[in-house]
Amino acid sequence: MIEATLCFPRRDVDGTEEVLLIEKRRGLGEGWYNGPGGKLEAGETPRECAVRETREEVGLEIDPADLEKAAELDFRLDGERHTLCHVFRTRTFAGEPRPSPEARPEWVAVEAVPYDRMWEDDRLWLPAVLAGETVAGEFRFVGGEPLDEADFADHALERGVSFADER
Ligand SMILES: CNc1ncnc2c1ncn2[C@@H]1O[C@H](COP(=O)(O)OP(=O)(O)OP(=O)(O)O)[C@@H](O)[C@H]1O
Repeated sequence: MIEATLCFPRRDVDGTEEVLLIEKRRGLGEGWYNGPGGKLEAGETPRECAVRETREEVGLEIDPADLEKAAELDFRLDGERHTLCHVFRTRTFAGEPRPSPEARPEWVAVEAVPYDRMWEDDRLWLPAVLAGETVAGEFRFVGGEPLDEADFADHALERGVSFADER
């Protein structure tokens, strides 16, 4: 099983709530919008991974203590656990987003998140994450590798969870 992260930096511009998304330029989910993120490296905690991936992909510096855990997403492919994704959000970061070979960053209004250009499951959990809730979800895909070409089958979502045992 793969362990991965997503990070959603937030800001308020003259009363408009925005979230930093990336257009993924290569690898899993290429061409789709998502948050900065990626796979855990050996010895890394999810929080450390989210900080590193956000720095590598869009150049923002985040103090790990400023990340708020928002979701745990259990992605299953053909009945097997495929990816466990830890989702964080923060309003505290340093720097300006810049593009990298992996990602093109874009601030978008929370009201205008392009769900039709994202993973099919994102519309089920990201609105709650952007509304400040905590969620745990299980999402089942069928049709074999790669995951981003499999079909989304069904899901279960729990809101108001706590992540007290976080590493
Ligand atoms: C199934 N539904 C899904 N919905 C939303 N997000 C999903 C996802 N499944 C994976 N993700 C995220 O996608 C990124 C993969 O990125 P990443 O590990 O960089 O993949 P990639 O193949 O490019 O790997 P390398 O760059 O070689 O490490 C990573 O943030 C991961 O949390």
